[in-house]
Amino acid sequence: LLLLLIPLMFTCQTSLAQQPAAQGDKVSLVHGAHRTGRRTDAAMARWRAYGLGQFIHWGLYSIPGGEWDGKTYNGAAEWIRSWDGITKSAYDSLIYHFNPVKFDATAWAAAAQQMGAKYVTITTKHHDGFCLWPSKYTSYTVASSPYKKDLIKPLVDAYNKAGIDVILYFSIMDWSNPDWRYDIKTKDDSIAFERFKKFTRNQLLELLERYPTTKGLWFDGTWDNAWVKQAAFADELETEMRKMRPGLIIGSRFRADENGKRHFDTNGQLMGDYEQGWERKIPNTITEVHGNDWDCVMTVPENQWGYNAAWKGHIKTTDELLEMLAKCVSLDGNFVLNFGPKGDGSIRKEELSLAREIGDWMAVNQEAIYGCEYAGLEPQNWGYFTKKTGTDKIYMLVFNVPVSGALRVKLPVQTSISKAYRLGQPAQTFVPEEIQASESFIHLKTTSEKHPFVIVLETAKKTENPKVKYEKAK
Ligand SMILES: C[C@@H]1O/C(=N\OC(=O)Nc2ccccc2)[C@@H](O)[C@H](O)[C@@H]1O
Repeated sequence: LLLLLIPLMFTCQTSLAQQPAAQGDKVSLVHGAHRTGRRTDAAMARWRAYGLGQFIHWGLYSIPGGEWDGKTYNGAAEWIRSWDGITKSAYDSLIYHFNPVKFDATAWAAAAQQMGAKYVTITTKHHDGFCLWPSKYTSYTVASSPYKKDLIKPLVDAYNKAGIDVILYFSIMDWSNPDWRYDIKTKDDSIAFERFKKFTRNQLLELLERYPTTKGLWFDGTWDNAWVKQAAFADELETEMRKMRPGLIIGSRFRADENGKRHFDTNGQLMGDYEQGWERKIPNTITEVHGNDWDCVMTVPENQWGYNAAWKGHIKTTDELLEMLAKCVSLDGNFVLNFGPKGDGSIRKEELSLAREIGDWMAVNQEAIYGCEYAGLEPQNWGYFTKKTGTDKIYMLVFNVPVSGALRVKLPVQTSISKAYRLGQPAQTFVPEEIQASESFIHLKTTSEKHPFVIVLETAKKTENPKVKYEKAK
């Protein structure tokens, strides 16, 4: 019987590692999470309030756009160098053709501002190792390309000028660096990887020095064994970077604990300031979020981050993307939509029109997104609730109008709706029909809405019926 149980034990252990460990069975860790619960400082509160962000994947891979020698690469376009349909030297020679003459940081920032993005995460270096800034530590940078000039500084300046914060994406995995390893098997591997660790630290401190207004680092390419084995180094480096930039925001994808656990340490505690596991997926319930901050990074096609000429498969519509945004904010997360500019520095028309349509919706409804959080109400089929942080103001983001036109709302006991109106059209008010204690219907005037809309509920605690005080008989 014991032999039968052994595989179960391991299976059970693996699944538990992804969840916060049950109380009591905590192990002592040196390089696990250094904080439980959310950060409470102003820099993190600012990040938490963003709601909507823009991701930009841009680099040498943007030139081929998922195609090479007339063949189509079926993987993600930014991974084309890993394809056996392309020789590595041919890919690496793309550096001599990188000349984004149509790059216009101000125009990119204006499009992001109109969309309503409050932050942008930009690839400074993806897995191929090509640096969009003139790094001192490698020649595989924009400085060696026909374009020559730093691309990150104009982007940081233009986005900041547009009131948009900047977070720098950095891939630890670097295919261009001969010292990088998938794993460390030999003494030579170990010697090489020590050089690679020094190179990585140098580049990260260089980025923090060159771009002092940036708010965080979005790490990627950290899943391979060689890096997973660097718990102490990565932990110390994270501490050093945080000292260099107080308030710096680093997610859960940067480092592993000394047992190789990533995102959540051996005790199930989140490492880093927010969870970075929600890539192209969104939690369905608040329990999946474990009380952490998190972001969902999302592609418009199924799984294409860098520019992909084919633009094939399911391309998400504006309303689909707005619903993802609403769902993320309703569950205490940020939604970060990816754009893949072309190798010439232009942004494809499909992405620009999505940005504009999202922006048109945000212009009317941004109050239900920015500075909002999980409302703590029972989810309803018609859409999502958000709540303005620090207030009792509830927003109903309606995506699925029921044929009855009746939107059910269950409020906490002793809470009543003092006002209900259409966001952007305060004259369009609703008189809730209370069907039982703390449960009401908001009856729509029409069920023919064709796009998502928001209803504002101003709520108040029901005052206790004041005990009637009887005057003593005179
Ligand atoms: C944002 C994306 O991030 C990546 N990879 O992400 C992950 O590995 N995601 C992941 C893996 C396991 C669990 C959860 C997320 C990259 O390879 C890809 O090119 C893109 O830059």
